[in-house]
Amino acid sequence: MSTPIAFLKGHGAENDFVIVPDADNAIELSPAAVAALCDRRAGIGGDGLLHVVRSAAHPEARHLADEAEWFMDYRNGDGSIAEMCGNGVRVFARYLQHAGLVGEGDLAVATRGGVKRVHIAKPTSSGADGDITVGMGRAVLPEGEVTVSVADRHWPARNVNMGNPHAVAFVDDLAHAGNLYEPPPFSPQSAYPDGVNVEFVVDRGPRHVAMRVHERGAGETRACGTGACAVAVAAARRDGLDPAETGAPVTYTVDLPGGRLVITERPDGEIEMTGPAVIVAEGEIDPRWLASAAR
Ligand SMILES: N[C@@H](CCC[C@H](N)C(=O)O)C(=O)O
Repeated sequence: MSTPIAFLKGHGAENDFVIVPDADNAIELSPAAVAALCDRRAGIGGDGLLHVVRSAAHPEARHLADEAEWFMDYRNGDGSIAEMCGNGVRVFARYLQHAGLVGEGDLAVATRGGVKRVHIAKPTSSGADGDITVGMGRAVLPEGEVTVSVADRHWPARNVNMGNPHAVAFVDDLAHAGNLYEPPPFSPQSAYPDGVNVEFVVDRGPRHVAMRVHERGAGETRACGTGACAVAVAAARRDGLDPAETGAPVTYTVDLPGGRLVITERPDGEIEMTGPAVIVAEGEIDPRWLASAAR
């Protein structure tokens, strides 16, 4: 392809994404092309990439086209594919609003993790963008624990699946997680054949925690939406709170290096995540650069 490719850059709590609008699914984004675009020095830079495609035009989403017009074809920054990205869905919805494709209020977004219901709030009284809430579905908590290690420290971690896999470890100090450039080792090795996102969590107050994360396929990121949901559920169970048993929703505030997310688990198990989403720039990708960078 020799015509320039439009892109935007956006973030949700500083979990940042290259956004490539491609309604008809005409742009081939190989893993190498995604990694080149997400490269922070030689490319645009991002934790991941949001390929914006009409559901009807994508073989993985065609069956969802009646429910959700748009499909979030999400890729990690290393080019790998993930089932779900919570911050990505909010930024994806903000892009649709920014492009005039949807307005405030409710919409549905197709993802590899199913159709997600999204609510775009009205701007605040000062004119700032309103937060965006995503229905993230239910958490699955498989039996068994893993051990996560950093240097000579070891912690038990809770398995939580939010469509994608998470291991949640409660620690005394977030600095003990180290630099998180590389995936923290875990055992048994067989626990996550496809890799895992690892969250380190400390308490900040009642139903209020702070976390750092190593994301599969991206390294340490400033926020992870599915990770914050996994952390909220693991913290609630640790604190003896299960909305399915009490009939009352449970809300946790989760502070991340890049911002704050608010997570509510309802008695039916459905989890809602609320937080910011910002579009910061738009431009054109030189197709000749992309073709050579992706080689
Ligand atoms: N940043 C995301 C999660 C993206 C996918 C993850 N790295 C994986 O491979 O599962 C979020 O906000 O949820």
